[in-house]
Amino acid sequence: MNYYVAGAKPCGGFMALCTLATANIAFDGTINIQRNEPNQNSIYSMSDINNKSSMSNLHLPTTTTVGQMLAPANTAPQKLNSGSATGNPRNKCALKPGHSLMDWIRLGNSGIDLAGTRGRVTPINSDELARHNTREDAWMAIRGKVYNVTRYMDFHPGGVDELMRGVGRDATKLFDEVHAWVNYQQLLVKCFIGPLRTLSKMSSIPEGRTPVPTAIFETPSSNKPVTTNTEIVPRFDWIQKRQDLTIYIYTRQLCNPGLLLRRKCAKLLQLQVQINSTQHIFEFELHEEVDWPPKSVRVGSETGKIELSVTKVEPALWPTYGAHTVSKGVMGETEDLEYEYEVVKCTDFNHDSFVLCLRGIQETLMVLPVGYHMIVAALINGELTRRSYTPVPAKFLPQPRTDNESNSTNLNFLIKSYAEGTLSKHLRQKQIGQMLLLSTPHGNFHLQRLLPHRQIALIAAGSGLTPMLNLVEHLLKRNANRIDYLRLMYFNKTSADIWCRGELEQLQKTDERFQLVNVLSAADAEWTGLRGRICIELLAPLITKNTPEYASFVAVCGPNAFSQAAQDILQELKFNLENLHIFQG
Ligand code: HEM
Repeated sequence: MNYYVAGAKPCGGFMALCTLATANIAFDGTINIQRNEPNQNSIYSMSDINNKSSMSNLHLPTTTTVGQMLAPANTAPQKLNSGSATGNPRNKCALKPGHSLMDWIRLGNSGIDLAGTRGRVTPINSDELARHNTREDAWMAIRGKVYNVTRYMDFHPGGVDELMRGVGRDATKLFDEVHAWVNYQQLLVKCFIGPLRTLSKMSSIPEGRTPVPTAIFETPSSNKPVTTNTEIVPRFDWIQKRQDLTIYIYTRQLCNPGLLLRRKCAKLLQLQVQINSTQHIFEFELHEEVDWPPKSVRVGSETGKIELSVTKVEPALWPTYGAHTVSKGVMGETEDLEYEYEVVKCTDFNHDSFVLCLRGIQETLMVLPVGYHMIVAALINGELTRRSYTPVPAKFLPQPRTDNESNSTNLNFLIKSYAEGTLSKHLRQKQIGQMLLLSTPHGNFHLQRLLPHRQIALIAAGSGLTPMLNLVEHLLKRNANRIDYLRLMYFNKTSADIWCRGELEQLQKTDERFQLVNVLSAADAEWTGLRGRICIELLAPLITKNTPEYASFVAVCGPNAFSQAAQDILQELKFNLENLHIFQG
């Protein structure tokens, strides 16, 4: 897969650590960076290119004048912002020659004892940590592990002074505030000294798992939700090739943006970026016309980066992207059922449920934040009937059969037909091409709350599985504070009611961190799994520390009575309800 050099940077350095990249200069003056592993976070940028330190990471030919190569993009108007992956106005530092990421990897592989411990792992208490707080002797704790960062100083893309801010102490919060996605575990693997001893006991470590000190889950500071009071101001950047234009909007890591895109006419694009209940509206008047639908749209719930590529009607390098304005709005409390969607597919999924695939018309498309739902409405007997649904990732659904169905900008819903459900019955009868009304995304789920948690349980009943599927997808991909265990407890009546069983079982086989636990209340004699309804015995393992079943965060979705029962049981088990999210729709 090719990624194109863009006008602002995401997490260039550390992604290069995981996937070696080579850059080829294309005839149209852009740089294609070919990677051996596709990753949506791994697009390099003009600011990377203009930054000598990142240049060395990218292995660009040293004779190439990057400024000239990217001349058309550089002639952009003043308001073009080179941005920062951190959403932070500070720039990365130019590193001294011989201090690129590759040089750091080489040093790590050289056999030099970067930790200065001769391979011995020693628990460190905070007094000891505090004594190593100088440029020449610098230790730092992140998520319960102490690292010797002395040798990393000159390799740190943020500079020595920045790194020194975290030295001699637990720098978890500071690190997360700046760049929680940076894979420090890999970067500092040779600098590990030992666990930070804040509590006396360590968790027992199941075979094949990374050791995680119990302190990670017990230290109140790391268990608190990561919240920032500062307002998120999305930044804009762009890059072009002769054939297409790519627009980037940078929000903030884990701020879980949603996107509503409209092409108002061939030269006018509107991007509404939803962050919690605020909408940031970017109106673009492009230099020339572009096609619809867009070539690609990506919304990174973890990176907070939105990337939109549109195809130019007439291939040419433009002197500028055009112009844009930004305004802000607050999402209304009302059900803004203003988006018309047409049915692309409506087929049975199992004995009482179906898949409804919808596509925006009027040149509109929407990407929901993880954990959000939307309202679907239809006119039935002269009355607008509505219900909340959460679209599910296509990978959990049967393979699409036509190009129309496989379009990545479609919204796919899994819907249960209730005998008394007027809307679900009505929706099941929908034919291809018929219209429905959709709202903007709604929800109160904050993805950042999950960041400190590496053992998470999702408890769903019936169609309450749908938001969990998005969470499963997000959490297993999460780079910042990678998940150790993700357990999905899925309650149904019979085995025929279990949604996406094959896909979830497959996921369990391919990712050992994920565990699916089906519980049936009316199972037939052949069922060998768990039986019963939600009860204290079934949830008790979640609060038993030092087991894979333990969860420091729980999300619940199901009928109201189910969610209430889950909450009551967790409360009885003395689970900290601050670490519980109940999806309501
Ligand atoms: C805790 C103290 C630290 C502070 C205050 C800090 C600060 C910064 C700053 C200000 C930047 C520039 C970000 C920007 O462009 O806006 C940066 C970049 C970076 N830092 Fe740190 N840093 C810290 C610790 C670390 C550690 C421990 C590592 C890894 C071992 C690390 C790895 C990186 C990397 C890879 C980048 C480049 C990120 C990118 O390209 O997006 N930093 N840091």
